[in-house]
Amino acid sequence: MPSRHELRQLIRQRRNQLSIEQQQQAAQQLADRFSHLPFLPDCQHIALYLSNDGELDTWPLIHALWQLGKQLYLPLLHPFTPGHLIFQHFQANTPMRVNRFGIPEPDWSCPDLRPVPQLDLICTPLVAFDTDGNRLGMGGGFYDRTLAHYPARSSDGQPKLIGLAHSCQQVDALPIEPWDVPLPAICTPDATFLQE
Ligand SMILES: Nc1nc2c(c(=O)[nH]1)N(C=O)[C@@H](CNc1ccc(C(=O)N[C@@H](CCC(=O)O)C(=O)O)cc1)CN2
Ligand SMILES: Nc1ncnc2c1ncn2[C@@H]1O[C@H](COP(=O)(O)OP(=O)(O)OP(=O)(O)O)[C@@H](O)[C@H]1O
Repeated sequence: MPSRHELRQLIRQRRNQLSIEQQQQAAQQLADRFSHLPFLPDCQHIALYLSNDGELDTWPLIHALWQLGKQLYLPLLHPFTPGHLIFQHFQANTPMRVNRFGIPEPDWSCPDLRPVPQLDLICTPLVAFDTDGNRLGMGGGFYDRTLAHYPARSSDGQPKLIGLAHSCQQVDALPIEPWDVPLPAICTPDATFLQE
């Protein structure tokens, strides 16, 4: 099995080779599929992220969810607890800044923060996934640290975490580490993978 480092390089390269047309089509298809998830009507407060490095463009999904009246949140690199994320309310007019990875994030505003337990659904970026719900990220451990102490499902068993990815980010199996937080759901433009 390739190492985590090798897999990251391979899959990041693969998704960066998608054409603009393939990227646009994938983003629209994902927005449509996601909008019809059976548990979406029960989710009002949803964390997303702004795409980077060939990740599936989340903008069509963001607009679709705003249309549905959902409250959206974006991750900020935690200002006091290195390696962790916090989530802040995101609207069309939210003031933004660029973080040290070059990814735009909302300007820190305490009253607009929402603690993880009060989010109904958190969409995570990922580099590679397998159909068992295992996730390999960019290597910062941000999502693994932030989500380590929270249940991945709500009390009625619905997923509270869902990974988003291009179909080409699927691999047969991933080398797993003890701290990796598995995903009860993964959505791609072509399929939704739900764990039992
Ligand atoms: N869109 C998006 N936002 C996200 C994440 C993500 O994976 N995707 N993250 C998920 O955790 C966090 C940021 N994690 C990241 C970790 C590494 C790199 C990155 O590009 N690393 C460069 C080297 C950067 C450097 O010079 O320090 C690289 O690997 O080439 C980007 C984001 C929070 N926000
Ligand atoms: N819950 C945790 N507590 C402490 N350290 C952690 C935790 N989760 C991950 N780490 C550390 O973070 C580093 C990166 O982890 P990993 O390679 O799994 O990141 P990733 O899942 O690819 O990144 P991300 O979650 O940011 O997308 C590892 O060195 C790991 O030890």
